[in-house]
Amino acid sequence: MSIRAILFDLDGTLLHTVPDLAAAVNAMLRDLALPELDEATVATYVGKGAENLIHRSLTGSLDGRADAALFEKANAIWHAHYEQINGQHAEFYPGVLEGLEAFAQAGLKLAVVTNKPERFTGPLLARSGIACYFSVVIGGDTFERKKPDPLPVLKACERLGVSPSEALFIGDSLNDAQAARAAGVPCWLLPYGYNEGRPIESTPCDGHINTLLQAAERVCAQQPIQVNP
Ligand SMILES: O=C(O)COP(=O)(O)O
Ligand SMILES: [Mg+2]
Repeated sequence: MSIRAILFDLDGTLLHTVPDLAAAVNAMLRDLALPELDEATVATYVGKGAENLIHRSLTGSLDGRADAALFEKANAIWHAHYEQINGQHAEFYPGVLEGLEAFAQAGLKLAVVTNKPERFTGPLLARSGIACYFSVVIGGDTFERKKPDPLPVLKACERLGVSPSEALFIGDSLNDAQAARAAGVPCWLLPYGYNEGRPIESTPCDGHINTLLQAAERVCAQQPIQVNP
């Protein structure tokens, strides 16, 4: 079966977004008169969506849950700050633009499947100038469950009009690999993103690549590319 579609994670895969996410977290913590966090710590809190990022930042723990009243207040503050900051400091990883262009030139259908809330995903893709590559964009709150649940991956395939076995997921975390594989989509992982503090080498997946360009070269070399109608 030839690959007809590539599904991409966003944070830690296409864009280094931790500088924005951490700036919004620290602006929130300052407003709440709580101690700030360094970027490396915030990076380990990214992966299971905005609500988890806020709970983790408030409690200083990956599994922490803040008190409901504090969370509600912090959530509104963080969203207001991130709305302003989103995209200001985010940077492409090496090979991303070249890789997207190569996949597009090969006629593959491209989608983003992120845990970032929808209201921030579209604007970030637009601000960074890559929105045009994706015919489907799914955020962490587009459906009732997000990665590592397979639902958003299955919905992306459905919306692209491909079966899971005709798709490949490219991501940076266990959340991506679990979601993709449970949906029947193979997953390749990149080494540079955010994996909630876990080593990427020992994360179960179907392949490791160093850059998106390398992934594109590998897909194009291995597969008879089928140009989409
Ligand atoms: O919003 C997050 O926590 C992570 O987003 P991602 O799924 O694009 O890595
Ligand atoms: Mg990610």
